Amino acid sequence: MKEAYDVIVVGAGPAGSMAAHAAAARGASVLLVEKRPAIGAPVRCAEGIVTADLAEFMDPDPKWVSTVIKKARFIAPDKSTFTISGKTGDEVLGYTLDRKIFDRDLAMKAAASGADILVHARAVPFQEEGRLAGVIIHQHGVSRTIRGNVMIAADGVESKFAKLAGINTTVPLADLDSCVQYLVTDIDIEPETNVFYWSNEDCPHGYIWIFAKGPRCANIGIGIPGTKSGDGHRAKDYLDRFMEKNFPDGKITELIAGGVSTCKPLESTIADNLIICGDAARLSDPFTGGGIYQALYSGRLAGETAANAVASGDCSRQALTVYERTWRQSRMGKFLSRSYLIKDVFFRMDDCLLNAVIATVPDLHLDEVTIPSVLTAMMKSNPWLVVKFPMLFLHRG
Ligand SMILES: Cc1cc2nc3c(=O)[nH]c(=O)nc-3n(C[C@H](O)[C@H](O)[C@H](O)COP(=O)(O)OP(=O)(O)OC[C@H]3O[C@@H](n4cnc5c(N)ncnc54)[C@H](O)[C@@H]3O)c2cc1C
Repeated sequence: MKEAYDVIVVGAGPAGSMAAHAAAARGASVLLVEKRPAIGAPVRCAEGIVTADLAEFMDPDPKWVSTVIKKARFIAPDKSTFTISGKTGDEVLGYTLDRKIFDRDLAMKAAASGADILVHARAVPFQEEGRLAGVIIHQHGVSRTIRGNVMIAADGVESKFAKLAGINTTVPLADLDSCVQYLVTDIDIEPETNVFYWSNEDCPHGYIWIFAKGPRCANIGIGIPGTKSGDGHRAKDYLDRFMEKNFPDGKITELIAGGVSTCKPLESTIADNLIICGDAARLSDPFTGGGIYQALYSGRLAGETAANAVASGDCSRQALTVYERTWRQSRMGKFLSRSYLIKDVFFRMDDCLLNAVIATVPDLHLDEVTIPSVLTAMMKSNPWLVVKFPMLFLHRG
C-alpha cells in the first residue's frame, strides 16, 4: 500500500469498481477502498439489468447471470396487464444477476488493471488548507492518511464522503424509497419473466417486483416512499401481506432492506479534486429505482475523467467539468430527467387511473418500447391524460 495515489475511489460497488478499472487502465495509480469485509455482500438489489444496458460494458458471463429474462409483465390494481417481449418471444430482454459474484468480478477487473484494493476499511475525506487532499482510512482500529489527487465518491445511497467534503447530498424524505426484499424459493412463478405490480392499496406510491432468479426462485420486493411508511404500513408489512396472499408457501432464504433515492441527480457532481458517481450522485432511476446501469456508466466516466485530469496536472473543479457535462448530455442524463417527471405523474395516480391507463397499453415488442411510444399508446385511449398531466406530454421528444 502506497502513501499517495493519483486516484482514490471510495466504495467498491459497480460505480467504484468501474471507476477504479477505468482510471487504472489509463495508467493512473489507483486505490479502491471498501468498508464492508466482502465486496458484493450483503446484496441490496433485485439484480435486474436490461440486455442493451449491460452490453455497453461487457458480455454476460454465466458465472454471474442467475437467469435470463424474456418477458416483463406489468400488472394494474384490477389485474389488467400488459407485457413487453421480443418479437419471437425468445429474445433475451435482460438478466437477473448474481450481484455477489458480479460486484466481486468487477473489483477483480479493477485489480487486474493495476488498482490496489482495501476491504473492511472506511474512508473519510482528508482536507489540507481547505482543499480535499486525500482520505483518512479507518481499518481494524487504526487510522492512516493516504494522499490523492482525485477522490471518487462511489459510496452508494448512504454516501457520506461527498457530504463530509462539503457537498449537499441530502435526499428529501419523499424522494427516498424504503425497500424490503425476500429471496423466495419453492414457488410457482412465470419462468424467465419479471413482474411489476402497481396498486396503491398493496404498495402506496411504489411497486412490488418479482424478478425471476431461477425456475422456482425469485427476488420479491417492495419499495415505497419513506413518507408513506408508518406503524403497520412499513415496506415489510406490505410485503408480508403480499406474500401471504400470493406465495403463502414460499420459503424465504434471504431478507434485505435498503434505501433507494428517487430524487433528481445532485445539483453538482464535481468539486475541486472530487467526482461523485453512481447512487452517491443520486443517479438511480427515479421511477424504477434501478441504478446498476447508471453506476457502471458514471463510474467509468469518472475513472476516465480522473485519469485524464491527473495526466494533465489539473484536478480542479474546472478540469473535471467534462464529467458533469458529459453525463448530463448523455442518454442517461436525458433519461433521468424524463423519468423524474414520469414518477411524479405516475405515483400521483389513484388506482382507478392506474387501471384505466394500464388497461389501454397494448402488449409491446421490445423494439417498439420507447417512452414516447408508451405515452402515445396511453394518450390515444386516454386523451384526458394530456389535460391532467401536460408536463408529461410536453417532454415527449
Ligand atoms: C432493494 C433494492 C433493489 C434494487 N434493485 C435494482 C435492480 O433490480 N436493478 C438495478 O439496476 N438497480 C437496483 N437497485 C439499485 C442498485 O442496487 C444501485 O443503484 C447500485 O448498487 C448502485 O451502485 P453504486 O456502486 O453506486 O453503489 P453501491 O452498490 O451501494 O456501492 C457503494 C459501496 O460503497 C461502500 N461504502 C460506503 N461508504 C464507504 C466508505 N466511507 N468507505 C468505503 N466504502 C464505503 C458500501 O459498502 C458499498 O459497497 C436496487 C436497490 C435496492 C436497495
